[in-house]
Amino acid sequence: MRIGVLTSGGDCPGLNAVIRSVVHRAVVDHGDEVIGFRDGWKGLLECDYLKLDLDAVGGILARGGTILGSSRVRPEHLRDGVERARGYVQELGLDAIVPIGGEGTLKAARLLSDNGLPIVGVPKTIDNDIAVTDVTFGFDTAVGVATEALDRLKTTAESHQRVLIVEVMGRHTGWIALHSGMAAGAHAIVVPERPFDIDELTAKVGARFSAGKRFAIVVAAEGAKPRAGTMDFDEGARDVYGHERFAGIARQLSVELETRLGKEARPVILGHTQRGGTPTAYDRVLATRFGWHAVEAVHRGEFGRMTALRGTDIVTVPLAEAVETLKTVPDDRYAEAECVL
Ligand SMILES: Nc1ncnc2c1ncn2[C@@H]1O[C@H](COP(=O)(O)OP(=O)(O)OP(=O)(O)O)[C@@H](O)[C@H]1O
Ligand SMILES: O=P(O)(O)OC[C@H]1O[C@](O)(CO)[C@@H](O)[C@@H]1O
Ligand SMILES: [Mg+2]
Repeated sequence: MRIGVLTSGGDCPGLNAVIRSVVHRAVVDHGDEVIGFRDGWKGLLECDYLKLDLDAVGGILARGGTILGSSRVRPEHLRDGVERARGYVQELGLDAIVPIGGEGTLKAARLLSDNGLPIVGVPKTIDNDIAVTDVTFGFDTAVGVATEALDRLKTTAESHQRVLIVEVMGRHTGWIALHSGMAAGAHAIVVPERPFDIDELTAKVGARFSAGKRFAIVVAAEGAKPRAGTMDFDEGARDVYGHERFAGIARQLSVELETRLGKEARPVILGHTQRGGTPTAYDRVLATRFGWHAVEAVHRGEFGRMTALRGTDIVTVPLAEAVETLKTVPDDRYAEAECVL
């Protein structure tokens, strides 16, 4: 068989582990040929690819990023390119395409699949917000990076009697904020799923100082927002791909909390450090298993599906289900964290 792989959307620790695993399973065990499209869907639409053999994937398991490159392409450009993509798939003699990406990539995968292209998707995202898989690779690494940063920030915040508002990734969901905040013992966590009440947040942080504590750490997911009408808030704008360009929750909260509490409050934005660098062992293993199972799904002709973790098993689920809803932080999970803030 001939299989084309691509990585699309924001990069994520573990992408290289999937690529490596696909090549090993396909080339060594099945005698397949594998090619990699450069820079996501752009590579497919421009027929820009390289051959992936064992040499090409040597030494990449622990490397962050993606050896194939990634990009964002306007969805309408992709919709207009379906026939072109089909032409290249035929020209290259591809039996399957394995796109590795987040919800946007999986929507594009579904579109191509609905148009008859043979697709087996692999979910990735540090945000862990893909509904049909228990976990996505990249999340464990991102939570580890954020937790280490929070541990470090606690000591400097205490020395300077500051409130530090630490902004972590998570446009639509607060999984990284919840887990890193729990792991590091933060004092407040705000997530997109639960618009916060600024009076309650101020009271919570203020109570710490009243109790004699000399610092506070607030973890804020980048997509968190105040309850409507409770605080002046700049929501930002949208970029050309339709993604929200946030105006900075940490910056805005630091101004508000400093004014209300009379304590020095500073924003810290962890940004892309959460996404860069080497994946944890957990993410390497999950990514490797996804790659292996994607190749098996291709050989079984299970197209229009993607790999998913269910308990300890890897299964495949329809792409249509995968893109229906996002996995948000449920109230009971937030309550478990709130109890120890
Ligand atoms: N609704 C859609 N229909 C068709 N194609 C889409 C759609 N949404 C996204 N895409 C395509 O998939 C690409 C990747 O989507 P996006 O930029 O949202 O990244 P992602 O895969 O969701 O990863 P991330 O988690 O980083 O957002 C887009 O650049 C676009 O080409
Ligand atoms: O800066 P970029 O590459 O546009 O992507 C940022 C977004 O991608 C993610 O890392 C993954 O979805 C989000 O957490 C973040 O908001
Ligand atoms: Mg996306």
